[in-house]
Amino acid sequence: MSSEPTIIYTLTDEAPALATYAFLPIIRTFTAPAGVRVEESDISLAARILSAFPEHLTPEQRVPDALADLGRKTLEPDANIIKLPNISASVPQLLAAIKELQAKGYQVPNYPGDPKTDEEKSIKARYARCIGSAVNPVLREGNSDRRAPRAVKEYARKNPHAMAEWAQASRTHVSHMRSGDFYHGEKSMTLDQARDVKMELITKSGKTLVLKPQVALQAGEIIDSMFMSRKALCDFYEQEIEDARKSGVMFSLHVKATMMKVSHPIVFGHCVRIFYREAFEKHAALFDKLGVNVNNGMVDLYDKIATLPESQRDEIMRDLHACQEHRPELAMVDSARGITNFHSPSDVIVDASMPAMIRAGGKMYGADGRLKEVKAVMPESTFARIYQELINFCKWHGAFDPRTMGTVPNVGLMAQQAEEYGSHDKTFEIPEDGVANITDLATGEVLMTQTVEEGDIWRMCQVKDAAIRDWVKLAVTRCRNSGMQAVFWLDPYRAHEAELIKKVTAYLKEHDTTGLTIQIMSQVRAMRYTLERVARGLDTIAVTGNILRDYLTDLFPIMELGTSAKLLSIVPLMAGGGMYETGAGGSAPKHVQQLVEENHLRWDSLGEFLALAASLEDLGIKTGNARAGILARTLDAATGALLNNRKSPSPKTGELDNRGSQFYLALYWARELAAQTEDRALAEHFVPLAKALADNEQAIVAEFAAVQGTAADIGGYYKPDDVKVKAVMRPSGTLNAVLAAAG
Ligand SMILES: NC(=O)C1=CN([C@@H]2O[C@H](COP(=O)(O)OP(=O)(O)OC[C@H]3O[C@@H](n4cnc5c(N)ncnc54)[C@H](OP(=O)(O)O)[C@@H]3O)[C@@H](O)[C@H]2O)C=CC1
Ligand SMILES: O=C(O)CCC(=O)C(=O)O
Ligand SMILES: [Mg+2]
Repeated sequence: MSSEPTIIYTLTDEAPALATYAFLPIIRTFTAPAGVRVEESDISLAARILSAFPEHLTPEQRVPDALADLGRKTLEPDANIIKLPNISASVPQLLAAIKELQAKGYQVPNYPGDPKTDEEKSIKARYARCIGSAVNPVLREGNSDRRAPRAVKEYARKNPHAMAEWAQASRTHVSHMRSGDFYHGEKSMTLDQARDVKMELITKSGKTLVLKPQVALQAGEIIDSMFMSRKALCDFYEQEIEDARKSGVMFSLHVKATMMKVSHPIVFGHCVRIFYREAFEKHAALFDKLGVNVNNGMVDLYDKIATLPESQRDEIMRDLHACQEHRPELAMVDSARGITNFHSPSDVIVDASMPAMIRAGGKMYGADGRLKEVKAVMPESTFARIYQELINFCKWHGAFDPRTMGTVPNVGLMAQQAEEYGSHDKTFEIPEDGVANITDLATGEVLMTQTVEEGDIWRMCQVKDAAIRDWVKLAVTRCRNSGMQAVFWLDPYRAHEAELIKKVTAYLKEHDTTGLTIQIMSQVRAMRYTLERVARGLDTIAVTGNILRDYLTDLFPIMELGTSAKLLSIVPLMAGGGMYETGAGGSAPKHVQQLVEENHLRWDSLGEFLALAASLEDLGIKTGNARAGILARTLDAATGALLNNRKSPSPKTGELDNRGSQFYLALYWARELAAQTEDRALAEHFVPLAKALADNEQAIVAEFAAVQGTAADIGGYYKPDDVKVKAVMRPSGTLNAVLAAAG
């Protein structure tokens, strides 16, 4: 790797990956005069799959394990990474990606859903590392600092997005389990010393099944043992489905099958099977034979029955429809295409889906395309309760007003695979009734025990002491730098958080907190307290664990700014480097659909602009490169101009889109650089570029407008064709020539 100051820019998936094709040439044009290199790192789903199966590929097709390399980089003090959102793949997405790669001549193996041989088991294990939240836990070697920059918040205040009204009589509500979920019966402890432990099940019949042979734990680490009872979960679903039917509200299920990639697909699957109970009972043997697994959504069932004779298929479809007759209406993901909430577990992801529902006045779309009140089912009570508290508040207070509401930044615990991020290889569906133990390998001491039944989901989470210490420090720093109050959202009645509270209380004493207001409150109280302040225009930092980091950094920005894509999202890496994420949103699959059908990309790259400025600022400070600092300051000013001149992308085809918006960013950035007086040579360098961009504004914008309205061919979805995407994302010959001349 070069010793020049270097920014690593990730290549990911879907809309952000498309936007990158247009943005990288702009970035390089601007950073070259400062001697800043921009390296690419392809961590897309397709690249991760290819890197997992080198022996199935020709030498030319092989790709390095960029994610592992990048993971190592995060542990080096000079790491400076710009991380765009990537697909955390569900199984249906993985299957589609495999199919596309195979069709393109990459002989990666088929996904063995139900592996029998050792080889199949090994293939499945390798694919398991590609699915779900496979990237973020590896790269997030620091805690999370997400906030709305002042200019963005001010813009939202002056240009408020639409918020639907909340009726006090709304019947929309959240339903969660009252017992038998992970919250109830959770056990937690802080390690007195470093220990190696195993996770084992002692069955009622006397067998010992070692589920995880070894987990190395550090002194001071917090570990938890918790389980979700299948019986309690299924009873809960029965009751809630029936309750929705009786009360006439739609039924919707909100899980996060990507981040909780082992537990939540199972939780999802039970709901689907119960909803369609009679059909699943009647066709049990056939579904078994076909290997139907609705943990992967109804799409799995539709795919598997597609090969059956038509009459048999019709019978199944009729039986499924018959179930719907006595079930509540299902919330839709895409009413026009008949895609329900049960289609695929990655279609409804709680962090984005609940705020969208709340912003819509507590409504989701029904099959007839109308917005209706809904029962939002989130089985785990641990965090579901915050949404009910929010709904209560909205019903009483009415919708929030983006013109006046306060802001809620977040400091989130996630470093070193904290909490749920580290649980993937420690989550198990219990095969037989018994006792689930976490046992010290050296002494045989049972550290924690749970009595479980077949089908229960048992898991262990960990949080390292150093990660907690760093999180507390980050919270105090943010509190001091922003002048805002901070609240740790921690529930003393939850075993894990009771342990965290002890550490937080101790580590807060390590800092000078004079004049700061830092409180600890259980989640529901913290939500109420924060909302009371939000409504009065007051700002409050939410200091939370990993799940609430995820949930709240979509929730508040969506209400405050209309989208979480406009957040500044920084991960100060514990080893000294920095990772700059681009907003808190995902990879916006719907945007790709619009691009392919109408050649309009509504993706807003504001998150990339904010991240790049933060990355350059950090690079400037750490390498003493003054020009990087100037680039950062001028970029921030350009971003402000972009907002004020309303040059963000429009969702409507025919209007300015991502590409046009990036052009304006380049224009404003070049102007700012040409006008600054700190570095005259740098200013002179940018004068001709600023002039060329300004002189050609009309021609460039017209070239961007001309391509819209007809289909665009990008030659693939998970692995689009490089040349084709370049052509689609860089359609302005004039802009391309101006950038080339400046380089
Ligand atoms: N950091 C990461 O790597 C993350 C990855 N993901 C992954 O992203 C995928 C999609 O997740 P999903 O839950 O649908 O959430 P998304 O955030 O991708 O999409 C929800 C909606 O948010 C809006 N949105 C998000 N980003 C932007 C942007 N930059 N510009 C304009 N609008 C934006 C879009 O609204 P509209 O349609 O109205 O334009 C979009 O449809 C999944 O594969 C998920 O795993 C999710 C979160 C974080
Ligand atoms: O890691 C993931 O799968 C998604 C993370 C996410 O949604 C977030 O960081 O906000
Ligand atoms: Mg999120």
